[in-house]
Amino acid sequence: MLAYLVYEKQQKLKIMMKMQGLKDVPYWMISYAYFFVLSVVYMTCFVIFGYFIGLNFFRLNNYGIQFVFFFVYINLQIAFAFFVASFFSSVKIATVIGYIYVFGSGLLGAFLFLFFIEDKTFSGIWVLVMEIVPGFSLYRGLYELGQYAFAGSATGSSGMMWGNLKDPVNGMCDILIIMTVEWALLLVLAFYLDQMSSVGGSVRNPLLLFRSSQKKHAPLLHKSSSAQQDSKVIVNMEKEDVAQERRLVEQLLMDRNANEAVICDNLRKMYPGRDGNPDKLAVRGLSLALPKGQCFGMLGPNGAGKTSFISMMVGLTRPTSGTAYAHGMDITMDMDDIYTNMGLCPQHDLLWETLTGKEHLFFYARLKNLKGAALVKAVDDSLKSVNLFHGGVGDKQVGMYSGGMKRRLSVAISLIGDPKVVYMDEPSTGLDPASRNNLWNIVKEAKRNCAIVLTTHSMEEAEVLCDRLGIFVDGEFQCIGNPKELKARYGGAYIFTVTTSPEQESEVDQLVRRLSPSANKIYNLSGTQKFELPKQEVRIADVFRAVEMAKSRFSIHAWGLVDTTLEDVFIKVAKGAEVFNDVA
Ligand SMILES: Nc1ncnc2c1ncn2[C@@H]1O[C@H](COP(=O)(O)OP(=O)(O)OP(=O)(O)O)[C@@H](O)[C@H]1O
Repeated sequence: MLAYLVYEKQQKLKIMMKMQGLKDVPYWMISYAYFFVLSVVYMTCFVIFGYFIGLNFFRLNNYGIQFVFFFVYINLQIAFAFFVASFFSSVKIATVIGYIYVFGSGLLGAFLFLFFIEDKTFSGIWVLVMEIVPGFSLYRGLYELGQYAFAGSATGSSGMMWGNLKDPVNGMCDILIIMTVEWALLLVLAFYLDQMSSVGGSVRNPLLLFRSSQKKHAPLLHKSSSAQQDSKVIVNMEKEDVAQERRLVEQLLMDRNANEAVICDNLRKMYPGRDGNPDKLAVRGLSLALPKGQCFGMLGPNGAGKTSFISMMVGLTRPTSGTAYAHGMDITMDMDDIYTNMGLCPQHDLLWETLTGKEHLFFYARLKNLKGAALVKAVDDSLKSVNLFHGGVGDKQVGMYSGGMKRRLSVAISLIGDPKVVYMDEPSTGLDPASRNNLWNIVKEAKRNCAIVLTTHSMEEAEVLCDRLGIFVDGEFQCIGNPKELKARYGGAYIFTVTTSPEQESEVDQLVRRLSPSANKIYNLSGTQKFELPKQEVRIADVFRAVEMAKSRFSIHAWGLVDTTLEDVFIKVAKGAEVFNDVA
């Protein structure tokens, strides 16, 4: 039980289920019922087997007492497993500690606890205190049943009967009370600890635990934006498009009728410094508004803060300050409600290795309230859309899938049940070109009915899928706009690439200076050089002519002239921001 509970936590499957709409109470009830049924079957087999091989322990003691004892113990054990699972995040450690506890409490019970029970000079209070450990209470119960069965078979009478519970030496009544109280207490404590540690939940402050369940989200907003307090300082340093987005967010927050799919209001994420390292500001006051039907792409170098942003939006981590709204629901308050209309394709696939692709989709589709024929159709369509339907691939266990198949399944999961807001963190990572194209078609189709936030390192993907892009460097947007706008704004130059032998590099330099005095060399490696030629200084025909003439003087292996690509824009913006930050 412990390993099972910790596994779902370790593999982030629990938070994934939550993000797809599974509420805490049903999760607990289903898991509890599953463990309970397993334990009851196990205990019943154990008792029946003991009865049929003629053990007096089972035959002579009253069946009702045996039933109550085992019933209470099973429940205590499940509650104890839930409680202990709150303290572990590694299955290996939990399993080792679990085994040490089971064997340790058994051995200590037989060699130490037994001695205290039978030593009549030892304080009964201390024995009761020791029985708080579930392993010892089990041992005490079995001991009492064993003693009565032994006495019954010696005298030819029965074992423990209901009336014997009042016997002064019989500890059964005490342990039944202790176990029942402990069962209830551990359940409450385990639930409470789970809520406290559940970063995705809306509760971090213990005092808010009970309040948050009563609170219903207020439709947006017209409340003063947290951006407003800080924005004046920030705006002065921001690019105009980023500042404009911030102003739009402020306006939307004041507007009662605003119905944007996503509004981020000055989101910040600070990770506390560890091992002597300073605090890390991963997201610095991000403001963004995203209507339905739009796919917004976040481009940024490694470590820019894209995953930190998505983690906040999907409730994996809480913002240090600021907040965001998905269809008017606040990510710091109403995450459980947001999950019912949200889809997520995480950076790393969160899947059960032992379930099939189809079972995953059935499970998540049911969480999105799909039923009957609509459910079967949605699952089949979804499998077909990601090429996992034919050849029975969807019926194979996920453990047998390739990386690309797992990725496609993750995308299918994020889109099942028509969520209103979908977050995709590098969805095409590891896909071959054909699968990637297929994935792009799925995303294009899906964005008609929802808003999509997508992070990617592929400029091609960003250009194909995204209606708007934001280049994100060191925790903040450097620019926001649609791909064409960004290329026009940052790409007022042609990129001229020439490959010669390294000795001819200076010849190429002179050629370029003659063509465009303010050309900028952006790349140089063993004879291959790249220049930016400002568009107002050069004509394409002049470049062709100059290269043809140069070919008669020295050997040009290859050359090319292209308009600025999104990749050039990205490199330029990212480099510019890094230089600025270094200077600052
Ligand atoms: N839990 C954490 N504790 C401390 N620092 C963290 C934590 N998570 C991320 N960071 C730091 O925050 C910064 C942003 O990380 P993040 O993973 O959000 O970047 P990213 O843009 O998603 O990168 P990539 O493209 O490589 O996935 C990085 O410097 C990272 O080291």
